Amino acid sequence: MPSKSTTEETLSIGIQLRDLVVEYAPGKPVLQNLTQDIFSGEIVACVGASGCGKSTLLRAIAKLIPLRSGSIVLHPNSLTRPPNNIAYVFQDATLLPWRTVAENVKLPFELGRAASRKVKATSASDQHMEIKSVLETVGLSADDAGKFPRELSGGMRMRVSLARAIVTSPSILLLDEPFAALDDLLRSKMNDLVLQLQQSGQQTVLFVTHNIAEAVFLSHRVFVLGDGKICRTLNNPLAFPRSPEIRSSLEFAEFYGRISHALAEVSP
Ligand SMILES: Nc1ncnc2c1ncn2[C@@H]1O[C@H](COP(=O)(O)OP(=O)(O)OP(=O)(O)O)[C@@H](O)[C@H]1O
Repeated sequence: MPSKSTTEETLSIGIQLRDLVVEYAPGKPVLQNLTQDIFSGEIVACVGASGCGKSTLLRAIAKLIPLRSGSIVLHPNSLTRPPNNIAYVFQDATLLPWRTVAENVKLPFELGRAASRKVKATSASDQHMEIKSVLETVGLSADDAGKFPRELSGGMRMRVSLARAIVTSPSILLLDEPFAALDDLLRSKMNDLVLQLQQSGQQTVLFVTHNIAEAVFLSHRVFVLGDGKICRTLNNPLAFPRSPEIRSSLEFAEFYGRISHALAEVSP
């Protein structure tokens, strides 16, 4: 589980989902009475058949679509964290083509997310330092900061997208298959990066993936979606910190098999 010394009773909740119903067309719910707690600092992988509602769940948490009924409460038992401190990374990098890398990463400050929990970057020069530091974190150079998206590779664009998401130190990070278009090597580098970020920032991370190995490597728990609900929650037995070598361990293969089995059971 997320923190080193806590037991389940003392874990605080990062995202509280209660009886969620979401529908795009009246009477045809995509999510049906979905109830779940996600703990602060937890990394949860969300898997399920195509079209089962994984992205819809993330969009609902990010308030990009309305709920038909039910409730979503962030940090319900915390007095200190801002309630709307969420970042969302889409499958495509979604960068603004007319802005440089640094200007893209600056966007959350301009949109007012600078009030988030850890960012003290109020002045322009502080923001500049935050942007420089976050670009370094995702492995981009000072030279890259002045480039336009068209001058970057696909992997570099995803790094910028991730940098933009984390620049204001969100307490909740939603990742919707962000690495699906990357080759295996880059994907595994990005996975390492997400782990590093989460371990240093203790964000609550909910990510959608079709890649079972990614779910095993990154998660504390795996949610298997089907029928508009979370049909199975699987606790990941792999200890943290995780090194790339863990991918060839027996434990890894066993958990991979359990997820595959659960997916086969709930998929139509
Ligand atoms: N904007 C929309 N308008 C109408 N229907 C939608 C919309 N977005 C998604 N849907 C429908 O809602 C259902 C769930 O879609 P969603 O994108 O959440 O699935 P998913 O599990 O993320 O799929 P995938 O793994 O293929 O990305 C699908 O039947 C889809 O067609």
